Amino acid sequence: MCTAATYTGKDHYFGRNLDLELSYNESVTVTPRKFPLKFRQVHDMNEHFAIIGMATVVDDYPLYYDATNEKGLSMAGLNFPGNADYKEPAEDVDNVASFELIPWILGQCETVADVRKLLAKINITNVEFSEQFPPSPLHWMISDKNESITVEQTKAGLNVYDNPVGIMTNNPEFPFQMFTLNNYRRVSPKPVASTFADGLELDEYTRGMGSMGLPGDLSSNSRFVKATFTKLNAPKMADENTSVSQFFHILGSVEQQKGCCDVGNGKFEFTIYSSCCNVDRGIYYYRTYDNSQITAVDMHKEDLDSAALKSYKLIEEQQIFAQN
Ligand SMILES: C[C@H](CCC(=O)NCCS(=O)(=O)O)[C@H]1CC[C@H]2[C@@H]3[C@H](O)C[C@@H]4C[C@H](O)CC[C@]4(C)[C@H]3C[C@H](O)[C@]12C
Repeated sequence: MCTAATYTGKDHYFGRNLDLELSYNESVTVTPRKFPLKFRQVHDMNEHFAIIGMATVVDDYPLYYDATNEKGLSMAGLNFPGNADYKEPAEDVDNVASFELIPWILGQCETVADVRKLLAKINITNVEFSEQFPPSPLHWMISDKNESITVEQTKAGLNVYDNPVGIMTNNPEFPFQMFTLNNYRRVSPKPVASTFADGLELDEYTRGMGSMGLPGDLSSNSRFVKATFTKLNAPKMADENTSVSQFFHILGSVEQQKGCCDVGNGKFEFTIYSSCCNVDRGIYYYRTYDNSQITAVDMHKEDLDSAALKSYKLIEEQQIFAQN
């Protein structure tokens, strides 16, 4: 399971939790403008926008999980098993393989409006990166500083949904996720008056009773509801550190602790990393399951006109500051 989010504080932020039982040796990877991006069926890009994000680099190709380009456009791929339907390459469309979608879009679009135009002629194909890396069943959240969309290719075709809440998780399809928010319309961050029954006195014996009924389990719809509530009620922080901190707390509201989601063979799904990219400044912050310290990689400290990928291995060991 995974959760992606946007947030506006001092600047604009985009990030995700990656929840899984195994890692694919991911690293924070910068793709500079002149790194030749090769595509299987659409045209190659020898020059494009620079990109920073989390990727598995295989044979010098960045297989991005989530990323932001130098214009602040961001994108994350999340699991969509049983629903994602990639097609055979077809005539008269842009045939983009699922693993190519992030570089194809972030390489050339500045805004969600640009993305909508590009998506109108895209067919997401079932072409595999390699035998070892077959297509993963994904859907995507794509955001600029003003709006987000959810992109899902199912048996019915390619669907592009407005995402007014800037949150995405996994199954089921996005319209259903949005519909279920109706079930929580009484939930509030404020104290609520009792409406249980006339004439029965009920005590407000604790703070937080307005949010009673919010789900706390790890299923994708419950995470969608909880993360949406947390994000939409988050105050707008005034500086960078408190904004980044608030962003990680939004993701923290749906993080997965080892032990709570048993996937068999003694393995558990857990939050491998959480990311928060300041999309205005191209700074990619992350935390890992064992390292609660926030680490940052700034794309603008790299030579963005170079032609070589630059990857930073994740710092995964806990950093404890001994105060005495
Ligand atoms: C599994 C990951 C998503 C996490 C998630 O949503 N888990 C939910 C589990 S569940 O449904 O709720 O059960 C996805 C996100 C990005 C994916 C990776 C990226 O797409 C990059 C490459 C793409 C290759 O085709 C496959 C390997 C891969 C390296 C992918 C492996 C895996 O599918 C990743 C890591």
